[in-house]
Amino acid sequence: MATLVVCLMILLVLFISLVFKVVFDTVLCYLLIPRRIRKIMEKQGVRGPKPRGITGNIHEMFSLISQSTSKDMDTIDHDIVGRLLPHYVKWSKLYGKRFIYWHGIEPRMCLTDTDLIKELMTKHHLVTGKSWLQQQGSKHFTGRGLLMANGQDWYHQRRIVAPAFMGDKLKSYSAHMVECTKHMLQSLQNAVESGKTEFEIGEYMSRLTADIIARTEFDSSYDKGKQIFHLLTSLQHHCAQASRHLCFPGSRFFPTKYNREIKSLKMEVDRLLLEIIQSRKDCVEIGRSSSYGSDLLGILLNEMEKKRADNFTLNLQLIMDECKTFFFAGHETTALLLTWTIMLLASDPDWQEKVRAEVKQVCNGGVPPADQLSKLTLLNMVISESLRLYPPATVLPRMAFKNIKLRDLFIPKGLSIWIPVLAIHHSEELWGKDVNEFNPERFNSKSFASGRHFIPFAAGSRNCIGQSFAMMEAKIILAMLISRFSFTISESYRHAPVVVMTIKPKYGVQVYLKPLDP
Ligand code: HEM
Repeated sequence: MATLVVCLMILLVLFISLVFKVVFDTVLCYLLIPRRIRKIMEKQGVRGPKPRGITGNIHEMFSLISQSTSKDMDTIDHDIVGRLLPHYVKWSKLYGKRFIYWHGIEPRMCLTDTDLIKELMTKHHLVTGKSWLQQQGSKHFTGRGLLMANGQDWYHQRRIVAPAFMGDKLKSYSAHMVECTKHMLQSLQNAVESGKTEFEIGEYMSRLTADIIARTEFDSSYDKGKQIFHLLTSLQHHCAQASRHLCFPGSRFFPTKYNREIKSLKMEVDRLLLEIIQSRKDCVEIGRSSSYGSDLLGILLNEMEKKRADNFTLNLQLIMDECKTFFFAGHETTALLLTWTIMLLASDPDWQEKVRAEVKQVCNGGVPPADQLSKLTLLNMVISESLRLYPPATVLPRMAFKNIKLRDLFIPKGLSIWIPVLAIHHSEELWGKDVNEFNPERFNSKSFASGRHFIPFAAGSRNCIGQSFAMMEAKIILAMLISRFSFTISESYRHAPVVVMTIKPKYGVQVYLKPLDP
């Protein structure tokens, strides 16, 4: 009897301590830390809209965005900051260039000062990173893969995968890129021969870049990976929706329709990925292959076998998270870059012709060799201008995990810094009066500041690991497309950019394609 009472007492004490800890952590997270950060920032003159309860400024932000994107744009106008970041426009007018707003209980400071941004991204990459809210938002999507990793975990993961994106390894992908593009061009040609004239080119680009990433990084084809891509796309949309409610404590455990669907989609994606991984391991085990291979998946599997001195280990879940990260990051962004570039060239016959002439001269009617791509300077300028006007990633988030000082500005631990890439790329002050015009010529002079005014791939050590891969891919695809077809924008194209994690054309990009004489 006495033992039972003692056990009950211990359980009671444990229960009370647990409740106390939960209450203490909640008060700390929801009240004390935000209040402290607000005071510190106010003292430095950084203010912003008044937050409302635990949702902060989320409602106002989403209502402004849904208003501004409720209609299509009247013409193909590239002045899209007011449409896609209306909250940024409103709050920066009211509170100045540096302002603070609340994404639920997470304080986010908008920073547009390009010198400070450069300092932040180049000097503080190990003490800044992705916030808890962001990590939770993509927990079931890209998990703890490179995109969402922080600190030492990020450092080790980045070191492991970096060789897949460098030097000769990178060049070796060009043959796959050319092969996949030929396949896509043939299917366009077949469709034209069967009488089709109008194409939603975004679909073709999305399929093509998915095929390329599947072949180059995972040695599988799009057809094999098709199911994974479809499931990942649904997962992305569901996670983007669900992350709006993350500010409510425990919301991710609520048995809502979204949460249930997210869990089942995630399980299905993981099951399919596990099949790919298992078949690669089986090949080695039964002796059909002597190694796991040198593509990204091979690199990851080899690493899992190693015992490392630094205690960092890759497990199966992390490999699957990495696969999802690269499937997602490696195809959607590049597909969007290509789609927007085709839209811009289809609306500007002069530039289209100039690029075609350059491609003809450099590639001599054949396919572009990897070592000649740097000679496609006009094409490079067009791609840069497209990335300036429609950067797939509209904002770059960085949370401070330690107090940091950026020149005159003190950033307390726990404050997230939001860099509005789209607004910086469309700043008249930085780019001049023609900022909203498609003018690739501006990239002819070296006066623009790469890594400061132009940051489509971020900057510093935590920049896009696939930048060279994406640029090589974009040049090969555009060079091959432009030498086979001329394209004009269709009357059915409705200009309506929207942001769902990345900038997308709401209804796709419809173009008329006309085959050119060989
Ligand atoms: C036009 C194409 C692309 C654009 C505009 C782009 C843009 C970006 C940006 C802005 C970041 C930084 C995100 C952040 O820190 O919040 C990033 C990171 C990343 N990108 Fe890309 N990307 C592109 C293509 C690719 C490709 C082709 C791959 C892979 C094959 C890739 C893989 C990644 C990965 C893994 C990260 C995380 C890097 C890290 O945190 O260390 N990206 N990308």
